[in-house]
Parts: sequence; C-alpha cells; structure tokens
Amino acid sequence: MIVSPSVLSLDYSRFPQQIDELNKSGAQWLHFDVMDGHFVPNLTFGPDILKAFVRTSPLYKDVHLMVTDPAFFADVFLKAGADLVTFHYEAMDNKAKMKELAAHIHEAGGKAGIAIKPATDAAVLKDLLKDFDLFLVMSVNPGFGGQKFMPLALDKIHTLRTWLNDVNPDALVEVDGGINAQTGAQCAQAGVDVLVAGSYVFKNDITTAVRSLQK
Ligand SMILES: O=C(CO)[C@@H](O)[C@H](O)COP(=O)(O)O
Ligand SMILES: [Fe+2]
Repeated sequence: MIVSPSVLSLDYSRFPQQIDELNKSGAQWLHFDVMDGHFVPNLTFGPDILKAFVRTSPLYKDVHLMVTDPAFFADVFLKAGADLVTFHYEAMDNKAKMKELAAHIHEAGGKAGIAIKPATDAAVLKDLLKDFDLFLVMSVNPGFGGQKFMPLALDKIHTLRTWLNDVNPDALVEVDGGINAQTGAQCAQAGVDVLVAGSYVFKNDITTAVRSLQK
C-alpha cells in the first residue's frame, strides 16, 4: 500500500521537524492539495511551497489540483517539481482536452492523474482508462481536510480497479478524504493502491499513523 500524507494538515510552525518525521515515517509519497478559491471555496499553496518540499524531502510529490484551470497549473507545478499531477474531471468540459492534458503532462516527464468528486459516477472515466496513470476517487467533497469518509467511494474503487486490471493494470487507484486505519482498511479491501490521509496522520504520531495505513 502506498501512503500519501496530505500536507494540508501539516503544522507549518514546525516545518523542519514535521518534514524530518515524514521522511523517516515510511510514507512513500507526499500529497499537495492545490486549491484556487474558485473550483473549491478554499485557497492553499502556490508552487514555492512545493519547491520547499522538493528541497527537503526525497518522497514522491503527488499534486492534487482543485483548480478551474488545470492546464495552466499543471505546468506551474511540474516546473516546481511535481512527479504526478492529478486534475479534476469536473474542471474540464470535454474528454479530448483531458486526454490532451494527460499527454502534455507525460511529455513534460510527469505522471498524469484524473480525479472525480463524490457526486461523479466512475462510468465517466471508462473511455479514459488508458490515458492516465492514476485515478483518484474523492471520498469527501473537495475543499477541506478533516471531513467524514463517504462509503460510496468503496464501489467506485472496486469498479475502477476491476476495469483497469483488464486494460491498464499498472495504473493506480487512489482515495482521498476521511482516511484513517478503519476506512483505509475498507478501501484496501476494495482494491485501492494509494491512501491519502491528512488529519489522521498529523493529529497522531506521524510514523505510527503511516504504519497503521500500510498494514
Ligand atoms: O483533497 C483533499 C480535500 O479536498 C484532501 O487531500 C484532504 O487534505 C484530506 O484530508 P483528510 O480528510 O485526510 O483530513
Ligand atoms: Fe487531496
């Protein structure tokens, strides 16, 4: 299981200690929630914050764009050091543009992911399965950390993992929102590959929480 702690919940007044703990925790990825105040009613990081993590952590940089202009911000965050850029299905109005942006991310040397909100059916992704490296199932409405896990994500994880096993077995399924040891185990059972966890990791001992998700 890949664990991707969401640095939205990190205590920035203790950045050096927290990054040191994350680096030693056994987590493989770090998750960056980029919110623009338009696609979601909240504002978070620009690229300079990602650059600070690139300088201080070898972990894989998993960037989750919650923005209305993913094509613009994909380039901004790739240049800042993102390894994977995931944008929302709901932020674009046609699939040709989504495929084009995935190809552009690949040309820039990154991996491409696509995310769906809780209200979006997994079926919309059926003709995009070969174009992306990662499929992100949101288990809360995007915008804020600390919300309750929505069990409707479990069916979507199972469905996507089953479809991908046939046509793109190397692609990953990621879940994000309300993940703790219990909901993480339910998602693992449904076939998820990557668990994002924010408040659960940072409100507890970081290493203990990460290890409990890897079990
Ligand atoms: O994308 C988001 C929220 O929009 C997430 O990545 C949250 O940061 C997860 O936080 P928790 O639900 O784990 O506290
Ligand atoms: Fe996220």
